[in-house]
Amino acid sequence: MANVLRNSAKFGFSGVLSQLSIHSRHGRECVSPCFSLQQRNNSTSPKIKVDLDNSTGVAVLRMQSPPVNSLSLDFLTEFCINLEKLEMDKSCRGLIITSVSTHTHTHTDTDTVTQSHKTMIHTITPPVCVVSQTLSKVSSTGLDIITLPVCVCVCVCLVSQTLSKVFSAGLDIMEMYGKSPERCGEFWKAVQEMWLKLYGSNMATIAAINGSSPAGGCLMSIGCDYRIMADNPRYSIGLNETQLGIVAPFWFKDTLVNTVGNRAAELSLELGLLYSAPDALKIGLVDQLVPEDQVLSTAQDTMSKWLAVPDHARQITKSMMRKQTIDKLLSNREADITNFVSFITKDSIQRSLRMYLEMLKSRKA
Ligand SMILES: CC/C=C\C/C=C\C/C=C\CCC/C=C/C(=O)SCCNC(=O)CCNC(=O)[C@H](O)C(C)(C)COP(=O)(O)OP(=O)(O)OC[C@H]1O[C@@H](n2cnc3c(N)ncnc32)[C@H](O)[C@@H]1OP(=O)(O)O
Repeated sequence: MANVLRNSAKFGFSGVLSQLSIHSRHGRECVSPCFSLQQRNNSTSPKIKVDLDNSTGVAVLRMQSPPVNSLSLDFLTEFCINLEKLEMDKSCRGLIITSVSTHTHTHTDTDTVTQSHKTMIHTITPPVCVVSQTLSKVSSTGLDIITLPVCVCVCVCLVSQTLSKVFSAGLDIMEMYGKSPERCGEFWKAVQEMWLKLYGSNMATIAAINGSSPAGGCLMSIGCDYRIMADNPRYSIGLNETQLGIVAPFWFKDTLVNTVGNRAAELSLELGLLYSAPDALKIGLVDQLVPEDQVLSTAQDTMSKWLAVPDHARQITKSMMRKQTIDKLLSNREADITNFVSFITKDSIQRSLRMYLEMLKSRKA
């Protein structure tokens, strides 16, 4: 243990995990070589926006993947890359995770259309630049050369998409439904990676839960050090997997037990309970409720208290609290993937997922 603590002081929490598990892809070794320490961490990518305030050392990671911030393979990959970049950045000490309630997506498109379609395109978007030209084209027979008037249209359009009031709807069910075993395995590895990176982060982490947070969304929240939830009767949070006919794996369960204790976790998991914000506060699933418009500012105020504690002391303590739980998955990763794949691809489980998806759609209708 003394060794672990010495290493922790030297390498930080993630570093210790890397040291302990050389074969694991978790930790600094798996950083893509294209991310250097010099790289700035203010990035906007399609599904996630990160803003690092260099004066406070606090980054805000906003999930912006409509309609419900579900955790697809792409989303998880992007999430992990962002987390790794922040972890590597010495100036970043704290991370707040939240959801944007609305976002405007700037979309640049280049299209080639025949003259007859030109009017239609113009009515859809205001093109920034329209270049008309003549294009020589081989006909379908391959014998005749025909010339078509074409319009090369470079359009910049603003597409506004609204996220419903969710923090995250959890794992993307479409990643688990009708997919090949290989793809399911790849997906599950990304889910593991997200949790390992977040639960083992050296940064102080706060979930600013400004919407519903079922299943994987709840896992992401309890992977943080502290949770602040909007006091809105429409929002709920919990590990509701059994309601879908699926089972939360041991490391979801362990994280919940570490958060709310054994008895509350037992009730919560077996019944697949989704808690209202006040009930979540009562069992300790979240730490604080605030009016919706104060979720982020409260997270920022709270973060300054966490950052008032010397980093090394906080990190070593966090490591002591979480290491055993993390090591359990690290030493069983492959078996956990195999287990997930064989479970999720069963006909009976696929049927349950289909029924759940239908229920989601019918609820809407
Ligand atoms: C022996 C075995 C031992 C061990 C087990 C081994 C391995 C483990 C095996 C499995 C573990 C899996 C763990 C799974 C974790 C998960 O996270 S599963 C996902 C659970 N999520 C949910 O249940 C949430 C479902 N969604 C909702 O309740 C609501 O959508 C919402 C409250 C989040 C938001 O409500 P609304 O604002 O009303 O939005 P809509 O319901 O209309 O949704 C809009 C749109 O989005 C689609 N959608 C919603 N959630 C998801 C999702 N999670 N994934 C994919 N798609 C989702 C919804 O269908 C709508 O689609 P359209 O109708 O617009 O096409």
